[in-house]
Amino acid sequence: MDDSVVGDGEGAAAIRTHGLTKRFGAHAAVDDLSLTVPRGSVFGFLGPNGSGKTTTIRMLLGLVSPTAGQAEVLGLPMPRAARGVLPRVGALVEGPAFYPFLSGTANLARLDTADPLAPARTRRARVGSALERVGLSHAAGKKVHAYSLGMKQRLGLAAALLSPRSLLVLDEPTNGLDPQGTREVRSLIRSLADDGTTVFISSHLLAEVEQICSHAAVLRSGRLMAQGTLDELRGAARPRLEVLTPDTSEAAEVLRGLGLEIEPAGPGTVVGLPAAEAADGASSPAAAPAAPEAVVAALVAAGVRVRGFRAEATTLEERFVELTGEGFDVGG
Ligand SMILES: Nc1ncnc2c1ncn2[C@@H]1O[C@H](COP(=O)(O)OP(=O)(O)OP(=O)(O)O)[C@@H](O)[C@H]1O
Repeated sequence: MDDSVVGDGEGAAAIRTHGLTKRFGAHAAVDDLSLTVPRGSVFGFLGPNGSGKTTTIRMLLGLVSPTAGQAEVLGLPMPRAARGVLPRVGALVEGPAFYPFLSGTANLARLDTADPLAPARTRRARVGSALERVGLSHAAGKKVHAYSLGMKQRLGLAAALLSPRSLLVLDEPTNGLDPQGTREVRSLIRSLADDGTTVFISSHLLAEVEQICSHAAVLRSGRLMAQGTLDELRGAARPRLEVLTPDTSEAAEVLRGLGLEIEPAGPGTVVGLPAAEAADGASSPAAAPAAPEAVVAALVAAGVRVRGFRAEATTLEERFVELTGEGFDVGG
């Protein structure tokens, strides 16, 4: 196959990985990752610091090679087809490096010059429209050292948008920004997505992913804990049932019989959770848990003395804390 011809397969995912793994010595930074990013989605790649997000992105962009597994970007294998794929992928990976004493326009023109596929004749128009796209036309002639962090980040996005892109890959695009800069960048990402561009965005902020993403995957220590639409992930939130009873072992028996997992709890208390789903989470949710009223009826029918009963739905936030298993940063 000629890799310079991009086989833009109808219905193909924007990104698909299978068993993607990267080891540094004995440590697996990314471990057997199978990810599907649908075209047109705004896909949040969510995980605590050090969970392997940047390493994954670097493999997707052909910047490092995987130890095992495969990655396809826009329907073509990476890194083999990098030459055909990368011109259609805009990336913001490390904080963009600009010349501080050159203007926004001059910086973008320099970057555009470095792109062998970008005709010089149309450079001015390209730079102008990229700046307009990110709302920086008014500051086009200003030197970059006078830009705020948010403006610099938007200039980074403008650089990623100099030529038409099918996919944008953004690594923690709001990291280090103040609230105003964060708002600017998030609203820009939303507007890019409205134009149909697939956006793959890594973040350690649940609130950010909830605000701008249609889909998400949750990574923990290099492993995929769940992926799906935000609604699917919410649907996979597991209600927690708490039974106060002197008959704890009988109650636990009834809950187990209904397919619930028993969680350690204090004396006189039995806590049941619907059984955990497979590691790919929302894409194969477990069977629907029994309704709380059915659980109470079963307890009573079995002769369990119920002194108290509580059913608590877990929020997406609790669900993500549960999946990532650590002090997950949900702010932002
Ligand atoms: N070049 C490298 N050599 C050795 N270990 C590495 C290298 N790059 C990353 N790692 C390790 O791999 C793990 C995942 O790092 P990675 O940067 O991909 O995580 P991340 O989720 O992007 O986190 P952060 O948001 O902090 O960048 C970490 O334990 C990190 O120390």
